Amino acid sequence: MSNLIVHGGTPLAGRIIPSANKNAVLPILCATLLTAEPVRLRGVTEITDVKKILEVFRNLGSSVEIDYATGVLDVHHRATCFDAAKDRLPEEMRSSIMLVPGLMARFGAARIEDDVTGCTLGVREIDPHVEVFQRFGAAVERHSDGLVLKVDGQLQANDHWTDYASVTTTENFVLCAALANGRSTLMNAASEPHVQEFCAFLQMLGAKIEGQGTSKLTIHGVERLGGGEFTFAEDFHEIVTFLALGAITGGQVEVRNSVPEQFPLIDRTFAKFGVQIIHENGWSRSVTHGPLKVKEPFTRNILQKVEAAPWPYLPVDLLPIFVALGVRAEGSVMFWNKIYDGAMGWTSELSKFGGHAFLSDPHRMVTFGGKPLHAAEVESPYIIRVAIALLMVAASIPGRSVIRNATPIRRAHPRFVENICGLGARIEWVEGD
Ligand SMILES: CC(=O)N[C@H]1[C@@H](OP(=O)(O)OP(=O)(O)OC[C@H]2O[C@@H](n3ccc(=O)[nH]c3=O)[C@H](O)[C@@H]2O)O[C@H](CO)[C@@H](O)[C@@H]1O
Ligand SMILES: C=C(OP(=O)(O)O)C(=O)O
Repeated sequence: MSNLIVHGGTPLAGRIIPSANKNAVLPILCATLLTAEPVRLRGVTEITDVKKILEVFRNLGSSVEIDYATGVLDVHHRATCFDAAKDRLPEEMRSSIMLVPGLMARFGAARIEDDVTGCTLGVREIDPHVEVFQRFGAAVERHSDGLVLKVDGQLQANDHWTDYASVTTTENFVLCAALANGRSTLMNAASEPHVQEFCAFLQMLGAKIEGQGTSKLTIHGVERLGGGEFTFAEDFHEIVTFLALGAITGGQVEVRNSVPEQFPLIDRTFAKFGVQIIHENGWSRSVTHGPLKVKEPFTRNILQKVEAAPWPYLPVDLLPIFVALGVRAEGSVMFWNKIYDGAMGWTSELSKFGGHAFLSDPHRMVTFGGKPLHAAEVESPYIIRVAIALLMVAASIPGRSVIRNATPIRRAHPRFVENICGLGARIEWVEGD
């Protein structure tokens, strides 16, 4: 287990170039399995989830050349082989499930390992995925260590309407449809920026996709996909995180941001905590005017609230970042996680800092911010942005704090601690148990 030692209380200041979004990089890596032509990706991040997928590719015989210093990856699935009885896919990461379509399309067989839940955010169903694979013609067998999927011949185009707008289920549908034998449509499709980026990559390979960014996707299957080059966009999770770190420490952080059009709701959410976000000339910065203070609603007798749900709502993975601001800002805020039923149970860790947060039910938490806080030793659940939120609170408090089990940060954010130290923070990794 890796822990973080944080010597907090220093206002962070400086400029940051964000890296690529893990949730764009991983499905795109999985999508490369659909083509036997060479693919070059620029901006690939050195994170543990990427390393796990590349390891699978190497084990299957694909050619993989990665230079993390430049972020250039050359991948070529030419001599790739897969045996569902012998080969295993990565666990403890959700994206493992997006290797299925490429394997089914090429080898007629794939696996879903027992643990593809990723962060421990609550129930993370696999049924919507299995249903998609079945609609494309897969037969599903339960084995003692996971599911084995088999298809006979080409994937069967179909029309589908999912229960809810799921990011990875949408991506799996598109991956299957890209090489299916006709036109497929998906209603209730997810439209997150990373889903759109993923569709743009597949189009670059020659996939015929219409409607990206909306709730209806139409995909015309093609016989084969080609190769090509693709450069990843900046990760909105990183942009928000560094802006929030500037705000919570009372500093001045500027983050490169070429997609400010994705930010209006995010900016309004920051404003609820008294933080102004300014986008100018390709950069964004957070501005605070004295201590953080929650903006009072005009409606009588309600709490200020932040609601997270599938895009275009506030992205759910950003919720912990705003909870950290809620613990710091004077006033009360209700946080409503409309997606996960197990993502908010870390109020006890906030209370170790002296913070006051109350779990109202599995989906809602109320923060009573502005209380005096003190340095503490806390433990993160296996949730990337909760580890970061605890680090944010610690960075805002003078003294030495410890974030135990901060390892999940390495799943998504390359050089994260180095980047914050570059802004003046005193933080270091230590190995512990
Ligand atoms: C690798 C990847 O891209 N992971 C992201 C992806 O996971 P992932 O694609 O697994 O998330 P889903 O969108 O499928 O949602 C996860 C779970 O939330 C529940 N659910 C979701 C939506 C809804 O309207 N109703 C509902 O009940 C379901 O139990 C579902 O299993 O999207 C999540 C939601 O943005 C993010 O937190 C994850 O970081
Ligand atoms: C929850 C996340 O990832 P995963 O779905 O892989 O657990 C995340 O990126 O915040």
